[in-house]
Amino acid sequence: MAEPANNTSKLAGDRPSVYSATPPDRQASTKPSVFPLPEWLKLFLIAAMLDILRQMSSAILEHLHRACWVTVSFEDEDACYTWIMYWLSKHPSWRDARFVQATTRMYGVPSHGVTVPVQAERNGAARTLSYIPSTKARHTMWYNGYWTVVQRERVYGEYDICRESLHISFLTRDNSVVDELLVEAKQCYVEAQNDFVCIYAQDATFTARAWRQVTARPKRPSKSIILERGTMERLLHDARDFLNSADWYAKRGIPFRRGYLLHGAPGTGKTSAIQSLAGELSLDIYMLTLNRAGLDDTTLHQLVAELPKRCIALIEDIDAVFRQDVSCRPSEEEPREGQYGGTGQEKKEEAHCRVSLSGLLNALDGIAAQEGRILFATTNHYRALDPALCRPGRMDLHLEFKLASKDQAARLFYRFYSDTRDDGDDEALYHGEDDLGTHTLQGVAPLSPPPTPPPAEAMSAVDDAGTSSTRDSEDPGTETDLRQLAARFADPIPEGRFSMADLQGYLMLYKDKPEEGVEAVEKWVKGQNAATMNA
Ligand SMILES: Nc1ncnc2c1ncn2[C@@H]1O[C@H](COP(=O)(O)OP(=O)(O)OP(=O)(O)O)[C@@H](O)[C@H]1O
Repeated sequence: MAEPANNTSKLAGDRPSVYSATPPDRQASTKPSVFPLPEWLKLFLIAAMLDILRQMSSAILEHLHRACWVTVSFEDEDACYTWIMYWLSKHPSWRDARFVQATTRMYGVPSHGVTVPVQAERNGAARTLSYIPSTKARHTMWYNGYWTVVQRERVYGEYDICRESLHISFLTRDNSVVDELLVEAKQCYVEAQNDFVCIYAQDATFTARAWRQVTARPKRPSKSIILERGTMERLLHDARDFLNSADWYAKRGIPFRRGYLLHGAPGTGKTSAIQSLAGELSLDIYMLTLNRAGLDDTTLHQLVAELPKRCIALIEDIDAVFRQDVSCRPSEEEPREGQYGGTGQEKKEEAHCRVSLSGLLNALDGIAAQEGRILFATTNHYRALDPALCRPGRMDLHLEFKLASKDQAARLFYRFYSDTRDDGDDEALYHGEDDLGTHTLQGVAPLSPPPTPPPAEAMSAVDDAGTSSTRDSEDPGTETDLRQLAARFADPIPEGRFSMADLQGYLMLYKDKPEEGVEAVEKWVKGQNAATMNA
């Protein structure tokens, strides 16, 4: 079989191989090309044409996509990203999804997302899990009758900082679906947050100048903040009145601004009062940390500009940044280092602070200049503050939070134990707690009678509204017991010696044993006094 082939090649002899490959009948019709193209160029042209076709087809597809789909994108720096993620975590479509991400993140709402069924069965799971779209796959679902594609992306930028974005596309030409989604997601989020105060902090990254929600705390009733009588009410009334007075300010040409400076020893309730007030007024708290690395005058200004219209801007320990250099006014009354904080870490941060006093003053005016924003600042070093910082217009109301009086100690005790019974009706308790005797009290834990009658001085601390309510109470015996114990607890506590946090810390040692707490308080006071003498 191999022979003929050899013969053929021999017959071809020394003729050029190009002719030997072409049958003789077709040789006549073959014409030489006018512009002979080298093979590589042909390949190149084919590749170029294919690429153009590819680009054209993707442009057409893109055009068709734009024509048929409505897409909305969300960046994780923005508040609405949180609304959407929370809303998505609640969406029933995750129950059937086959490619999801499980997360313990709560997107600022410490309530349940789509609870993982197994977790629901096992009581006592430490953290709530929920399902959200995975970054590794597109998720499809139906939303209000529209076919919807959800895609979550993660992008690493400068300094390896990870940013997330979310794209949601609806198969429709009607972009009102985006409005529907936003309204629904925000409503869902706001409803979930009804019982919480959201706390935002400046973004921890060096480059970002945005706010990020860091937590949400349960609203705290104002009655639970035990201050000198009338202080909390005054604060609440003033802030509420301010928020409702925009027209009044505008008519008189007075800048619509209000700043509050809360000062006093640590643990006297400054931060708690602000959180409670935020809950009562349904405002979010935006915390400015002046000595955070990377914050300078420009970024501070930008952060302030990013604040929403109605909110509380909070600067805690406003003295901390300027105590050492720019504005510190030395004062003999200033407490010893260590007594009111001032840790090594704090000093280290102060050294790196790049916010100047004038930068801060400008920022404060910026906060106040925006409608409806309330500024709160707290300090443990009132006298160390620069007068420019505290002048009216920047800080309109200065409130001192004092160390605990006997009255406060007794009210704290009463409140601490009046809530021990798990019968739930907090509202009723809070109304009743008002004056330790003015109202009917409910939910009081049954206590046995005190071994000794209460000293008159301490009783007057809790009983200044008279005992008529005791007679009206449904359970007068129990209420009287608790009030008497509260009075006995307050008796050995010196006026203005301990903070409320100190007293709360003591009561925590006797969480379920109020009587033991009362018995041991005198010894505890003596121990604290001795420790101070030795220090
Ligand atoms: N007046 C108060 N009434 C009820 N609880 C209080 C009061 N003061 C302090 N506490 C309790 O003590 C703890 C610390 O209070 P808080 O952080 O509000 O004090 P602070 O004055 O802001 O302290 P610091 O100046 O150190 O920030 C909280 O758990 C709070 O419940």
